Amino acid sequence: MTAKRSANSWRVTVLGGGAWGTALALAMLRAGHDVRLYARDTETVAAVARGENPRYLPGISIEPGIAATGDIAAALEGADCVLAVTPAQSLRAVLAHARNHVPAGVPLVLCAKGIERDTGALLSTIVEESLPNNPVAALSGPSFASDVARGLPTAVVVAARDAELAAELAARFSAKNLRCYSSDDLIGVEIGGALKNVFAIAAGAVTGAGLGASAQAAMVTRGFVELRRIGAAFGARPETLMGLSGLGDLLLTCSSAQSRNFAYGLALGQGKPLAGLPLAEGVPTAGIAARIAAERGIEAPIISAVAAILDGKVTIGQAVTALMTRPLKTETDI
Ligand SMILES: NC(=O)C1=CN([C@@H]2O[C@H](COP(=O)(O)OP(=O)(O)OC[C@H]3O[C@@H](n4cnc5c(N)ncnc54)[C@H](O)[C@@H]3O)[C@@H](O)[C@H]2O)C=CC1
Ligand SMILES: O=C(CO)COP(=O)(O)O
Repeated sequence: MTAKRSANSWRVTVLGGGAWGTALALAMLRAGHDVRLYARDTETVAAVARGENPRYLPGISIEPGIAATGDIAAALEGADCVLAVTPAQSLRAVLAHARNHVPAGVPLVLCAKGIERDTGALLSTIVEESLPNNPVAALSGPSFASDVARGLPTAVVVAARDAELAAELAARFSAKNLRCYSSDDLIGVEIGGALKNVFAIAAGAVTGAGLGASAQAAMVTRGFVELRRIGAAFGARPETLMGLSGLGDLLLTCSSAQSRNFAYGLALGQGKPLAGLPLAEGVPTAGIAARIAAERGIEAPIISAVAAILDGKVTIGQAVTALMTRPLKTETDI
């Protein structure tokens, strides 16, 4: 399945050897690029070299051709483009580690989905603070790592403030079964990807608590209103939020237990233990998104409810009662 390298081939460095980093490394290989994968743990480096990543992508074989390394300088040497694919809350630390090795001027593409818990910073702000000489882009949309790694058909959006850069990245990343749209609404694409995780937790909790399919649809619809309100406050364009990184990813992760955020909510709703569950980016994002909404006077009752439930301040039952007894309003008030 690996595409032949051409004169258009880039050296692409992927930072992060988890599920999404490994899947994107495969996608970049299939798009014809020379791929280096930086993973901090030697176990992952050795596993990728063997053609697998059993911890993060069990049962999926990794085609040969990805150069995995734990050496950040070697990973970044000569890179034409860098994909940042560690969890959102680790981004600042990863960029601090990488900063002196990232070639000036090459695009840094954010592939994580979240908002920094301690500061409320969007991830693009962290890149701009950490790597002021590198243009920032974001890749987002409905795309489970295992689907992309298996080469199943997937569509995502690649955004940068510079429309030409976004279009170039989308063209270079696209391959037979990875269709990349481009956008110049960087903030819109980031907000959609970050907030959908909070609603995926809520959707899992609704299912886990047995509240029914009607409640599920109501929650996703009204959640999307909150996503659009917060997006508007950050300057996101409404049509971006209607696209792959907003509505598209909301649909995917609110309807499938393959989503780790949904699975986290499911366990929450079923009263099962949460410790040891895989990464659920919506957990830190819920708290900070609720704080941002409160500080900016944005109505976001579902996000606030998820944050309060995760903090143990209310039960799911209490949160549902509070949501159902809010003052009535016209639906078009967004
Ligand atoms: N898994 C998926 O289907 C998708 C994930 N994403 C996003 O990609 C981001 C990463 O997710 P996954 O790869 O799935 O998570 P994961 O839990 O599978 O892997 C995370 C990786 O980051 C590494 N890491 C964490 N902190 C680090 C640090 N300080 N320095 C170096 N490496 C560090 C871990 O060792 C691990 O290899 C998240 O923001 C997630 O929302 C986006 C789309 C799809
Ligand atoms: O963002 C994703 C798919 O687009 C992955 O979702 P989870 O992190 O909830 O698994």
